[in-house]
Formats: sequence, structure tokens, C-alpha cells
Amino acid sequence: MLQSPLSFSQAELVIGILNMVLNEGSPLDRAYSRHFSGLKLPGEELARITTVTGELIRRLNLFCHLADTEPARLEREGTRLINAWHMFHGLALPKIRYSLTIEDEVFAARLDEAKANPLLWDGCPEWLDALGMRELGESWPAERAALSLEPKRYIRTNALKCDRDALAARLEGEGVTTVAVDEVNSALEVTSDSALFRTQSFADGWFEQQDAGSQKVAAALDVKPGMRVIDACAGAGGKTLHLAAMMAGKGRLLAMDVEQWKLDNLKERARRAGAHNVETRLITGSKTIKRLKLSADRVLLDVPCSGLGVLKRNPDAKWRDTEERLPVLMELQAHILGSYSRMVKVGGILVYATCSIMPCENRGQVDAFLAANPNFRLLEDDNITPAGSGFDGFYLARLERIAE
Ligand SMILES: C[S@@+](CC[C@H](N)C(=O)[O-])C[C@H]1O[C@@H](n2cnc3c(N)ncnc32)[C@H](O)[C@@H]1O
Repeated sequence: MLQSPLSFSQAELVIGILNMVLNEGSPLDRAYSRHFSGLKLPGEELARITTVTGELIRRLNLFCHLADTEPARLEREGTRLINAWHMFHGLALPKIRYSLTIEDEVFAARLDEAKANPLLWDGCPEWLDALGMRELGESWPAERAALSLEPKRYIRTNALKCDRDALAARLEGEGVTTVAVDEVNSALEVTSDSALFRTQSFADGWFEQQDAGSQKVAAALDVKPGMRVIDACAGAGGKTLHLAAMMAGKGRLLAMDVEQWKLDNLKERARRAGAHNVETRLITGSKTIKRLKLSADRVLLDVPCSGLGVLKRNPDAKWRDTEERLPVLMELQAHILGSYSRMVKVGGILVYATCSIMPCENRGQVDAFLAANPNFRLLEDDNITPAGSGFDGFYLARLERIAE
């Protein structure tokens, strides 16, 4: 948390980023890179800006209530939102010329109203609360609260280049402090505000930024060097690179996606990580999948999902059209699971994963798949929840193909 108010230029950056995300529809990470590129801000300054921006988006309805404003009025009233954030945290107000202030008594009254309203307090839109209650019942309020917290920073050790202790020691020499995560042996939590991506360790491919919960997904595939492994929704390869490290660079690892630009990104990351057994293939239609029928020892289906488990990190998703997109996503998940599972050999393992905590995208999909495909059996599944783990929320199910 900040110990001193934002400077004028930091406050301007926060308002600019919020505007791009909330009014122009840009994803948060793209808005950050657009605003930060070329500025060469020190790590601590970047952290101050992302801390404030992140909390303003995670609890957008709360801060809009306190500032009596709304996102559409950001350009004119953004300074009042910034002031509300400072008052909420008991900080002096930033020195911004012509900024819009809030009277103390008015602020206190609005704060009391917010404390009595869990949806405001946890930064939760009504549609999400209704969905969470329907899907998770009595465990939802704890998840709702956990999803409003600031995410911790985690990195994954690249075992192709180093081990976790060597990485922690090298980073310490570069001014980055870390703590080992007990239950995930590849993960370090970063405890300093350092600019991670400017370290030589990063340039040398010693680590990737990846949530600790996410690191459990590739681990569930239990890959061995020499296997044939397919990561069929590989994106830019967060999990592919983890799989490559666990395969010690031996065997065949095929990364597939429907977006070529993501696979191009993946290739670049694989080069830096020293992951030489990764091959990429664009999915252009059902034939791409059919050709790989019964070919893989392991298949990972990290399917497109609502992202409702990772709202700490990507809070903008709850202020977008996620509710409308959910049925479309669920149809795509069912299609991918039904069709891409054909690539698994008899005796091979399929891992179905999402970054959602909603059973309709998780166990519900797996149960429907198993009902239609008795040639697979469920070995186990795991709900990694923000309230239960402190990590981002993920789901994974391990399925074995028992017959053709
Ligand atoms: C959850 S993301 C994958 C994240 C990635 N595995 C990682 O760890 O960085 C889902 C990916 O599925 C891809 N996708 C969407 N539709 C697909 C389809 N029909 N077949 C395969 N991949 C698809 C998206 O482009 C996206 O990259």
C-alpha cells in the first residue's frame, strides 16, 4: 500500500489508464503497456500506479459510489475518484490543480453506506453476485471477497536454466526479493516492487511471471521426458513452457491455437526459455485435430473461459460483457473437450483446465463429457480457489482414456 499520495503525473497516468480500459474497452495489460512504453519509470513508481489503478478497477463501484461519479465521466471527474481513493486509505490528497474534492462529512456518510453493502465493498457487479450465488452457494461470499484483493506477484522457475534456489539468489543480487511458495515447488512469490522484466535473469530466460495456482495446471499432466504432448489451447505459451521444462527438452511438445500471433509470441518466449522441443501449429479447422487422432500421451485443454477465477489480476472482465459471453464460451468449451479429446492415446491423460471458479465451466463440463464418452474416466479434479489458496482461481480435471 502507498505511504504517500500520488504525484500529479502519476494521478494523470492512473486516470488515462482507467479511461482506456473502462471507456475505450482496452484490456488492462494493453493499457498499462501503452501508457508506460517509453517512460522508463522506476519499478517503485510503476508499482504505485498499478496498485492504485488495480484497486480502482477491482472495486470500481465502491470508489464511484464514494466519489459520486461513474466511469463515463472519468475525463471530467477522474480527479474526484483519485481523491476518494486517497481518503479511503487515510492519505493526504495529491496536489492536482483544479481537482474535484469531496467534503469530509459526505465522504463519511457514503463510506458507511458502502460498509453495509457487500456488493460495493467487494467491488462486485450484480450479475456476478447472482451467478456466484447460483453456482457456488454459501462459499461464494468468501470467494467474492477474496477476488477483490490485490493479487500477489508470482514467478515460475525455468528448470531448463536453473533451480529455484539459484533463481532466488540471483534475483536478490538484482534487487528483487522473493519467498519460496511451499505447495508449488516451481513458484517464488516476489515481495519487492522491482521491475522484474528489466532483470538480466529475465533476459536469460530463468523465469516467467505466472501465478502459483496456474503452475499447478501443467504439473497435473505428469509429463515425462520423451513423451508426445499436445497443448491444444496454448495461447502465448505460459503452460507450454512449463511443460517443456518438465520434459527436460526431450520428446515432442506441440503447441496449438487458433491465433497465429499468439503462437508467434510463444516461439519467441520458447527461444528465450531454451525450450527447444516446442513445435507450433495453427488450428485451421477440424482436420488439424483429426490428423492427430490417438497420437498423444498427454493433452492439455486450457480452454477459453470467463476468467472469473482471475479477477484479482484482470478485474476489468467484471465490468465488460462477460455475462453475455458466458453461454458462448461454454459451448466452445464443450466443443473443444468433445473434439480435441480424440488426440489422446489409449492409456493417455487429458487435462481440462480453466481460470474460472464457476462449476458450469468446470465440473459441469467434465460430467457432461464423461456422460457422452464412457471411454474416458475421471482420475481427479481440483478447484483452486482464491479464498482457499490465496492464488488466482483455477480448475483442473485429469481424465484417462481407457478405450478407443
Ligand atoms: C485460456 S487461454 C490459454 C492460455 C495459455 N494456455 C497460457 O497458459 O498462457 C485459451 C486459448 O484458447 C485459444 N482458443 C480459442 N478458441 C480455440 C479453439 N477453437 N481451439 C483452440 N484454441 C482456441 C485462445 O486463442 C486462447 O489463446
